[in-house]
Amino acid sequence: MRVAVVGVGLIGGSLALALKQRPDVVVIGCDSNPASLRTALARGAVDEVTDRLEEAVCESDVVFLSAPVSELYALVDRLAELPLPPGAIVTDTGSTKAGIVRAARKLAARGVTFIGGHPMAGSHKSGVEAARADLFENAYYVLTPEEDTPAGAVAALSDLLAATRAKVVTMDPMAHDRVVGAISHLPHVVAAALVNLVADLGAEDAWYERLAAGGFRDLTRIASSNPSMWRDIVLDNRSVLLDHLRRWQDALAAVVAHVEAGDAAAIERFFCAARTFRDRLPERRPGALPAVHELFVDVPDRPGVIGRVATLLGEHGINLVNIEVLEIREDIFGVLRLVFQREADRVRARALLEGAGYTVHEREALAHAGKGER
Ligand SMILES: NC(=O)c1ccc[n+]([C@@H]2O[C@H](COP(=O)([O-])OP(=O)(O)OC[C@H]3O[C@@H](n4cnc5c(N)ncnc54)[C@H](O)[C@@H]3O)[C@@H](O)[C@H]2O)c1
Ligand SMILES: O=C(O)C(=O)C[C@]1(C(=O)O)C=C[C@@H](O)C=C1
Repeated sequence: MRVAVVGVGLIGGSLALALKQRPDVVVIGCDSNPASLRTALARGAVDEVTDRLEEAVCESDVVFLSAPVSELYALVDRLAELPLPPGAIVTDTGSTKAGIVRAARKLAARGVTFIGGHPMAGSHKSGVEAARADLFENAYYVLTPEEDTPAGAVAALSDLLAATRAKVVTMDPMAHDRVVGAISHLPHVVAAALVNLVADLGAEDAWYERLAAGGFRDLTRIASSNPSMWRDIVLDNRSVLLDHLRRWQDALAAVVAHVEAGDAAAIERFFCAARTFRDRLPERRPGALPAVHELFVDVPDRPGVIGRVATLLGEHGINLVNIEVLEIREDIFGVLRLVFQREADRVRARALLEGAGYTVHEREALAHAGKGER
């Protein structure tokens, strides 16, 4: 299989390194910057390089567009004029999805399937020098097919992306932009605004900079991201981001009101709500630890239920690495967290438990766990 990666920077380079682990894939790197291509070759991320788009894509089965968001539109326009192999799949890695998915509809007329893509992992660093084969491991990789996108193409792209060991999921492009606008685009704006505020305060007093410690650094790492990349993202997701920014202003105004009123209970509730949500976020450690293969099972508050679940799995040869009862809330009954050694065990356990009448959840749906009928 021939795969072209157009834009061999942090994301394109990381994809290329992951795909190169498959012996049946030849990766062609294409970049407007010759230095990126030299580094990509030297790092073994690509097999062949070219700075000519037509040369990179004309014989490629799959094309990844991993250039900055503002470049993607022109690249799609150029692809619409080029003779790609019939059945070729074009995807992108841009941080915004609705606009590019709309713009790429023109590719369908050429017999080419476009599937929007966005790996939900990255870094404040740029360039192929910072690329890593395990950058996307355990992260979500969002694909945004449209209603008429052939399911076979989505399956083929998901199969190829298995090399990244990311969790491939599909979403509607506009829903993607709304969610990612809140969890990625808004935080980048907020981090940069906070850093700029502290820089202003510190303009005439070096102590601001000297004392900036853990809290400030934790919150503002992403303010070191590439400014032109974030300019493009903000402009491409402008209307969603404006909605989120207005909500943000309201949220800050509420804090200001609590602080002005000296409302201790409201201030504590504010921190408490944030901690509860933050502590629930799943951890993701690329490369450092194997993925956690876990399931959550609603269990009625009756004696012996933990034993019955463990026995059922044991009788079918499924080993548990860990089992624990989660305290979720007082008003709901118990939830068991089961941890398996292998993904295959987890999948079998899920089918088995559901077959036996248990309600089973993924971590993402944990908020709804334990609310079934007693
Ligand atoms: N950095 C992140 O954390 C992150 C995460 C997920 C997705 N993304 C998205 O992925 C894309 C790439 O981001 P990145 O961080 O890898 O950026 P990067 O700056 O590291 O890499 C971009 C590469 O594209 C090349 N390029 C620019 N215009 C080009 C063109 N017209 N044709 C060919 N090559 C071109 C550049 O020379 C560079 O090598 C962006 O759309 C970004 O929004 C970034
Ligand atoms: O870890 C970081 O530095 C990132 O900013 C990564 C991050 C994010 O906001 O989570 C940034 C942009 C992408 O589109 C996806 C991931």
